[in-house]
Amino acid sequence: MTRPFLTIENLTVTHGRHPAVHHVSFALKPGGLMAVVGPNGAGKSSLLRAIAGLHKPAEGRIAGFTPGQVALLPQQAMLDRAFPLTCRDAVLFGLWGESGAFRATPRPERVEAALDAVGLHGFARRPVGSLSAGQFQRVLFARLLLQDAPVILLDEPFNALDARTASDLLGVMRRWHGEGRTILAVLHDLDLVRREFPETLLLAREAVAVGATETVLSAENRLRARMMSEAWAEDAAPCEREAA
Ligand SMILES: Nc1ncnc2c1ncn2[C@@H]1O[C@H](COP(=O)(O)OP(=O)(O)OP(=O)(O)O)[C@@H](O)[C@H]1O
Repeated sequence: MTRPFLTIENLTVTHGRHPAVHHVSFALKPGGLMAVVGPNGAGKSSLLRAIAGLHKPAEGRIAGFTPGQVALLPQQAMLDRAFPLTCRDAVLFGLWGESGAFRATPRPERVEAALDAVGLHGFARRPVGSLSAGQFQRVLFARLLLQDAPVILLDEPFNALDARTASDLLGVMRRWHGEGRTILAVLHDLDLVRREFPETLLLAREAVAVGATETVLSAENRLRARMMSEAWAEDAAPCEREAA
C-alpha cells in the first residue's frame, strides 16, 4: 500500500476561541490532486494556512512532509500590494522562509525564467502595485515555480481572472500535477472542480465528505454543508464534540 504523503489527523484550527476547522481528517497520496470546497467561512483558508505552517493547530496532526516541502499560494485579497516590491522581489520572496535574509540569491535568470513561464516576459522590474489582478496572480504562480515544492497549496487560484489568464494558470497547475506534485486547492467553481480534480474535500468547519469528487459533490452533501454552515453560531462552545 502507498504511504499517504499528506496526512491530516483530527485537525482543529482556532481563531481565538472559535474553531474554524474542527476535527478534520483526510489523506492525500503523493501526486494527488484534491479540491477543497465549502461555503464562505467554512475554514478552507484556515486549513491551508495550518498545513503551510502559518497557523499553529489547536489540536491534531499534520504529517507527511517537511516545512520546506510545502508552498502556499495565498488568496490575493489577503495581500498588500501597496508594498514597494518589484515583480522580481515578489518572486524571490517565496524563498525567504527557507533560510531568511542570508540565503544565496538565485541567479536572476531563474527568476526571469519563472516570470517567462507564466507569460510575464520583461516584467522583472515592474512594481507589483502597477499590475492588474490577473498579472499579479501570474507573479504569485511564478513564485511557486521558483519554490519548486512537492506539495502545493492553492487558495482560490483562478478567482476573478479572465478566461485567458485562468486557462494559462490552469495549464501551470496541470503541469505541476503531471510532474507528480501533490496539490490541494481551494475553489468555489464546482464545474471546474468536477472537470479537473479527481478528489474533493467538502468542508463546513468539519469534513462533510472527502473522496471521489462526483460522490462528494452530491446534492445531499452540498445541502449538509450549507446547513452546517448556517447553523454555526459565533458564540458556540469552543469544541462541540468535547462538550457533548
Ligand atoms: N484572522 C482571523 N481572526 C479571527 N477569525 C478569523 C480569522 N481568519 C478567519 N477567521 C474566521 O474563521 C472562519 C473560517 O475562515 P476562513 O477564511 O478559513 O474560511 P474560508 O472557507 O476560507 O472562507 P471564504 O470562502 O470566504 O474565503 C470564519 O468564521 C472567519 O471569520
